[in-house]
Amino acid sequence: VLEMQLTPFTIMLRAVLNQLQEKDQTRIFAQPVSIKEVPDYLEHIKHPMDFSTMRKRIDAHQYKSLEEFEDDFNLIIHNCMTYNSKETSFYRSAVRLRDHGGAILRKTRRDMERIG
Ligand SMILES: CC(=O)c1c[nH]c2ccccc12
Repeated sequence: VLEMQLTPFTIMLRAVLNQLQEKDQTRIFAQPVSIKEVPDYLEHIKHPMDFSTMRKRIDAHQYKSLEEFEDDFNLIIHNCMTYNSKETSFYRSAVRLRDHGGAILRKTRRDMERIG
């Protein structure tokens, strides 16, 4: 097993990702949207994102700041609210994830400022 370099930043990002993913109870954001299930998805959504991809990026040290991590989280939400119309349960799940996730990220930013 490739043991990743466990820096405090990497440990913190994995903990935040787990907290955010807890807010996706139905796990619609856990994996990439299936192109087999949704053949036209990539015509609408140019930058797909999901929690499993974010986890890979953490382990590959691709996030240099919390802002870059937040950009991918916001992409998950934006893609879902773009592809799915307002009256769908998917759209409502993205709104809930945005609101609950926002509180988690605000607390994370405060903790990072305090720790320095
Ligand atoms: C998150 C999202 O948009 C989706 C998650 N699973 C899906 C299956 C069909 C269409 C869209 C989706």
